[in-house]
Amino acid sequence: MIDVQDLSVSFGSGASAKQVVKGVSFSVTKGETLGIVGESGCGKSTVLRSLAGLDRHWTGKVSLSGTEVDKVRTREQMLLTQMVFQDPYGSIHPRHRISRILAEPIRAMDRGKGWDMVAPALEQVGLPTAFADRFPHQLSGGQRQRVAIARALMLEPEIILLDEPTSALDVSVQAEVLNLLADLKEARNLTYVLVSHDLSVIAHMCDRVLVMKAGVFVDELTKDDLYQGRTHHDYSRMLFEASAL
Ligand SMILES: Nc1ncnc2c1ncn2[C@@H]1O[C@H](COP(=O)(O)OP(=O)(O)OP(=O)(O)O)[C@@H](O)[C@H]1O
Repeated sequence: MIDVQDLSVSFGSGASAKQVVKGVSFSVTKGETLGIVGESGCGKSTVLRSLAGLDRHWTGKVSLSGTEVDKVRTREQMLLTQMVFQDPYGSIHPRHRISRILAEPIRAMDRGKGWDMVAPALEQVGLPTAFADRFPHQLSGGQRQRVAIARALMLEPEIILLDEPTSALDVSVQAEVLNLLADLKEARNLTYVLVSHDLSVIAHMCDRVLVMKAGVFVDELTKDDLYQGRTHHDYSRMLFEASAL
């Protein structure tokens, strides 16, 4: 579903140029959840943003669903991926009603008005349909993230890119949102790439994990490795010991 070869991302130019991602290659099969972990600033979000088409500073080869994509995506290619961000309050419009927030992607793609899809979209993320008339500030953080997930699903993407989707939420609702994501993946045969600094989130969700350090992947761990606490690199061992998984 995703194939990335020699992806590099640099910001700035000339003497101030900074290479943030340094020639990484990886692939993700359909239905898989790939995790990316690593310390703050190592380049995890930059990899996701390049996959999402939000960042155009990259070089290399990116293929999504068997098609090589360019920095500027065609309409069909844009429909393949959606991103869910850490902060649901920042990623949904604060002064629009939930109905408009959910219908917007449909309208933006000229796929009709989208209003009739609002109620089923709320239901599939476990929210009451009456929430359609509310504003984001009238929802809890967990409910807002459910709306952000519902909006990401409106155009039926095959790939969801999750950037720290639960780290802004109360611990008590984190598991609920993760379970919702797992259920939606199962029901819709989605493919996930999940960025998190929280190894318990990664262990719960991912089939495979790439450990990133300073713009490169230094380790790759299977679900079994995660459960057995098995690592192949000192840096991943350090991460795991620090998180006391
Ligand atoms: N648009 C940009 N312009 C300049 N530098 C950027 C830009 N986006 C990211 N960076 C820099 O690239 C580096 C990697 O950022 P990135 O957000 O990918 O890290 P991260 O691993 O996701 O960290 P975090 O977990 O803190 O979000 C950081 O040093 C950041 O300051």
